[in-house]
Amino acid sequence: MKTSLPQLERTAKTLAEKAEACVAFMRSMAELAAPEEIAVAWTGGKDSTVALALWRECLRSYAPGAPLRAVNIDTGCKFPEVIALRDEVARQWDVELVVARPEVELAGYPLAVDKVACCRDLKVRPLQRALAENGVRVLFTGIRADEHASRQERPCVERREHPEHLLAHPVLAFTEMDVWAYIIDKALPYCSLYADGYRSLGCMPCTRRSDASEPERAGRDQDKEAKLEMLHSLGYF
Ligand SMILES: Nc1ncnc2c1ncn2[C@@H]1O[C@H](COP(=O)(O)OS(=O)(=O)O)[C@@H](OP(=O)(O)O)[C@H]1O
Repeated sequence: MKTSLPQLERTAKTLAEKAEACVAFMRSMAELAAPEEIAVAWTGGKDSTVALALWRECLRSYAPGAPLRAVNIDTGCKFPEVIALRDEVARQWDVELVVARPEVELAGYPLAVDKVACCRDLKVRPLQRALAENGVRVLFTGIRADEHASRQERPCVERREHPEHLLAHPVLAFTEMDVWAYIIDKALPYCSLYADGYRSLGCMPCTRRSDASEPERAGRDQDKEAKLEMLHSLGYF
């Protein structure tokens, strides 16, 4: 891979400019790997669905016919509504979907007791295995700078190991409102749970409803929220 990495234009102000900057960034990232080596880390949540839609648009213009690849870590405790949305969109958009599952036996597993150990077993290890087995060299995420303090200074692209790959965040500069505006404008599908009081979706044991007076991620387990930086250093998003 080249040594200098592409940058995301961060001066864009309007939503149209931000979307344009995303596509230009993804297009530059795509010069670093073959289209089959590029995937979106896709939960079926709002942010990564926008990233997937933008990558789809990008592929259509620069590599028509190339597979639209996504990696989903199915921890076994995701909301059924999210899984249903994922499978429906994957079918409609012809997504080449890799579903990574934990190796640990969930029956009897101490779910969400030690947040770091749980995320490591259910998410980090399956992610690393899926990337290695599927030859993913560039992974786009739905990470946004404004969703968590630990993500505010996140670079738009990071060199990661185990296996070696580039983790890139095309919607980093989108706000929560930008994401919804983009979804509505482009008539993108979204999970019904957002209309049922959830603003940020994770695994069921670590997610609750939250209302508009709270921060976006108030419904995520706050013990885990405090450990996001540590999880990132362990190889998570
Ligand atoms: N299970 C799974 N499978 C595939 N990709 C995943 C997964 N978990 C996180 N991600 C990627 O990281 C983005 C941010 O997710 P989160 O903020 O929920 O991460 S975290 O679990 O709280 O650390 C997330 O985007 P959104 O879920 O749309 O926000 C994905 O790009």
